[in-house]
Amino acid sequence: MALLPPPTHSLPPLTLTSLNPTTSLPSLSFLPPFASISLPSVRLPSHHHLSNRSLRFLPSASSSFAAVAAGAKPTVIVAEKLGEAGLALLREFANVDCAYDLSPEELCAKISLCDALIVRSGTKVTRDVFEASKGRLKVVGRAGVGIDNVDLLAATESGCLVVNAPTANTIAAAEHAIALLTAMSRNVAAADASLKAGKWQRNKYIGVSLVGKTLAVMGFGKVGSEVARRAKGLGLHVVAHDPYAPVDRARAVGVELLPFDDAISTADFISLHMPLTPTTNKLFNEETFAKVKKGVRIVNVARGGVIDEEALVRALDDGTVAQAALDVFTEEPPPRDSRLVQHENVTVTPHLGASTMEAQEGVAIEIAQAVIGALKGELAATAVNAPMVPSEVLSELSPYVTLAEKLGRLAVQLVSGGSGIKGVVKVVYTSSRDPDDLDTRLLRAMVIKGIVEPISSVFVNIVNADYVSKQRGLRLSEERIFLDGSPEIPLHSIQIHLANVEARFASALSDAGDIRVEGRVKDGIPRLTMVGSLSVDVSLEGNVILCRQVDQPGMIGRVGSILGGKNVNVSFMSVARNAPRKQAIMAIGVDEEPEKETLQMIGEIPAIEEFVFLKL
Ligand SMILES: NC(=O)c1ccc[n+]([C@@H]2O[C@H](COP(=O)([O-])OP(=O)(O)OC[C@H]3O[C@@H](n4cnc5c(N)ncnc54)[C@H](O)[C@@H]3O)[C@@H](O)[C@H]2O)c1
Ligand SMILES: O=C(O)[C@H](O)COP(=O)(O)O
Repeated sequence: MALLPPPTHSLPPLTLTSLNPTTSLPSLSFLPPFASISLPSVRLPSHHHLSNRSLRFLPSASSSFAAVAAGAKPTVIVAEKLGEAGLALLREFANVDCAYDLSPEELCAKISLCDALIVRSGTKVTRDVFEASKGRLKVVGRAGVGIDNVDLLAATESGCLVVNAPTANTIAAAEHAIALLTAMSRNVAAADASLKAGKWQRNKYIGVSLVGKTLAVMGFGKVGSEVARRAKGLGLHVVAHDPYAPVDRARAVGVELLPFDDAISTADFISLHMPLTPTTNKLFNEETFAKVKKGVRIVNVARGGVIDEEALVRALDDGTVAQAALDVFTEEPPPRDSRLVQHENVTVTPHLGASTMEAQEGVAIEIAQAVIGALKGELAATAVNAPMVPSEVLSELSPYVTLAEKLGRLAVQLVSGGSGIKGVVKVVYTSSRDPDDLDTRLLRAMVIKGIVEPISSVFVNIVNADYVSKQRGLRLSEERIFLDGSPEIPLHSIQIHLANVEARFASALSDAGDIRVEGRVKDGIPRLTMVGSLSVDVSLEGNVILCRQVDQPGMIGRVGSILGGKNVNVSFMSVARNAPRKQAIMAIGVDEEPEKETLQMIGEIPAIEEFVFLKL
């Protein structure tokens, strides 16, 4: 797939009022086909047609879209230095603009011409950037772990996927923490500077030994656990604090997980390895330093903001903290006159944790693959602001994903013009699976997509679905009904109920007065199986005409010949009735969209009480 540089189409806003039997939805070709998801591990029956529309997850919440044209390449802006191997991968797929050291204003000026942006920790991807992109930016790739420099809320609101490269620099960061730990405890940096200044100060730079001392690893994730492993090799006794770390992982490394206060009060050395979040912001402050063992030594290779730097300076001044070794700072680069950086008991490096040749090549490849995958429409395994759906789950859910969107599209088109969706949208899943084995986030997102897209200019994807539904005041509830049966099949049916709405096809109302549609997947094909309280069996492909009629001979022939006469190909017909010669619902699948007068001719058949044309 490829993207044309400038946005070309604006989807005309469509209100519910325009949804009447003679006004069709805007042509789907108006919507950018971005990319169809590529499902390497998905095996579907050969007759199953994956709908491009259903599987497009790529973001753009704007009404203007960059259209995709065969042959054109997407544009990726790389705002910070990235390893060559990653750049080479990107260049095979996209136009790559390496624009380092841009000011915030310059970045905002360029961003509306880019489909993806790749940054490291030095670029702030703010709300202004997303707003300036005007919906064109679909992916932000963070070539590293920490995403505290990306405004995730703004990204999500604009339907922009954020991916990171969480694994390739783990070892580099852990090695740097160990380097700082040992360099600090033996005064390597200060002694080096002193000798280069012509001094020979052997007594001044007497260090402390590590062996037998206690190290508290704060944050026992990827980097923290690698630091722990290495520190044990140096003869340190290692404890850790991490409210979310699995006990098994700590046990496997031979580390005891302790409550926060216990960890910091028993440690001779503290090494920080947690992310910067609202909870960890200035976690190490005046109050915390009051609880540490006097003369503790602190290493920070995580994020500067985790420490209240002014409180640390005071703790260093009064000897509460004997030494600190810091790779990261609240403000980067820190001010030249920073008391912390200049403190004689502080060893500093300019955010070098991830800066090894090996890590940078690895990170560049990891992020290039993630960004390319995301631009192709794949659900990224390292998505930060979208649910990560494992490929095996995606594989088995893909026909249900199509079903969920089509049911949503169908349900909203059954709402009478102008009344809108005021009440709750209830999605009912019938399944024989344990709820823990059925991840419905993707299905919910597709129901929202189906409900919102036909009546708005918003492009919905898995990133922004929940946000969009909240914005539009949709109250979506999910219910699961357990059905005795084989858990091999993930779902038996999906029902959508729209409450407090008027129907433009009265037969779509259930006994409870909700618009109700139900669908199932049969042989890999999504089918409509219930409208209101009447069973039907209609393949959810192409377009559908639903008619309520008095059951009598010849109806199928009459409708069929009207359509045939107008060269509209009928793909199927299904009739459901509650009793012979009473009321029946006829569902007719048509490949083409019938003209207004063709639909009128059907509506004028005397036995037809009501009918509706639905575009799927
Ligand atoms: N200096 C560098 O160049 C460099 C390089 C890589 C990573 N980092 C930083 O190191 C940190 C860790 O990276 P990682 O890859 O190990 O991430 P990770 O997600 O694997 O691990 C972070 C751990 O912190 C834990 N955590 C969250 N809140 C916590 C809290 N309040 N108290 C204690 N633990 C908490 C999490 O449960 C998780 O286990 C991040 O801040 C990352 O940005 C810095
Ligand atoms: O979070 C990270 O991955 C590190 O802090 C590395 O940041 P960098 O990519 O700016 O070196």
